[in-house]
Amino acid sequence: MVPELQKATVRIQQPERVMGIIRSLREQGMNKLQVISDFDMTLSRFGCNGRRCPTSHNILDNSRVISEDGKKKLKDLLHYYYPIEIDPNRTPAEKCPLMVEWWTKAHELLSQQKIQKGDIAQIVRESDVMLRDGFNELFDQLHKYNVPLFIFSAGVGDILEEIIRQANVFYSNVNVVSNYMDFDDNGVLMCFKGPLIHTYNKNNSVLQGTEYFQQLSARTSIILLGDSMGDLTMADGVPSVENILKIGFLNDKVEEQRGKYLDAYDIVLESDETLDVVNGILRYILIET
Ligand SMILES: Nc1ccn([C@@H]2O[C@H](COP(=O)(O)O)[C@@H](O)[C@H]2O)c(=O)n1
Ligand SMILES: [Mg+2]
Repeated sequence: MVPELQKATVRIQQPERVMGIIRSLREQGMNKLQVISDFDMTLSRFGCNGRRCPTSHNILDNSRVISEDGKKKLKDLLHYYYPIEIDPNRTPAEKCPLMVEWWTKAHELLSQQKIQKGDIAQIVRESDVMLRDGFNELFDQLHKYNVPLFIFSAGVGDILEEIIRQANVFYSNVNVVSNYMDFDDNGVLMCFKGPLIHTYNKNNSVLQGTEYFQQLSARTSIILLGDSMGDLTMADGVPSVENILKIGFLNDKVEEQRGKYLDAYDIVLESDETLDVVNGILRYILIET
């Protein structure tokens, strides 16, 4: 059915159930389908040749427009809060206030750096960010078959949009909800626009007023792509979901997190830097119908 599911990186707790969902997605066809995806470490790569790739926040944090003192403070925040973000022994409810703290402090620091809107494209160009292998096929196929791609990210919207633009795949079927920068009349960053999106509030609470899901209420088949336990709620605002396939990229602390990921995601991709499995499933659903 989908040869890519035989890859060594693929883990599935309930194969029969998963095959049933994939068959239903195919039966329902492309007119019922939408893809809801996280961005950082899901559409973008986690690592390359043993080195970590940057998140949309890290792209700014590491860039030449941030002072040395600012860089150190942002790195200290990352080292303190990231282990909390991925700690399998704490609940999302416990993590929420700490994530708000992290994002708020980081956004305050970034807002003190007089970042110019006009520098964003060059900052992205100079960064080490990479989209996952196979991104072209994913974006091209969804565009070709008019399947909406909703990117729901707790990263920095201005940065991730620029990444997609520079990759030449920011098509009309792509919609983004994320944290956007607020610039003054001279194009200097003042603050971030609300509501704040962090890893564990990617749900209805921040989607109210975006109208996106209401427009897509007829798209009752969903493929959800994420890399954190917080991404599992990204489709909660869709009014009448009939079939949902949750695919999770398990990038970090694989042994410790495996059990929770297998319980929560239908398909878990362990240390897989490609979109092969997603593309294989889409090929089966879209092209052969
Ligand atoms: N100051 C920060 C805050 C968060 N991150 C990372 O960003 C990712 C969130 O973006 P998604 O597209 O994945 O929703 C998440 O992996 C955080 O670790 C950061 O790097 N710096
Ligand atoms: Mg992510």
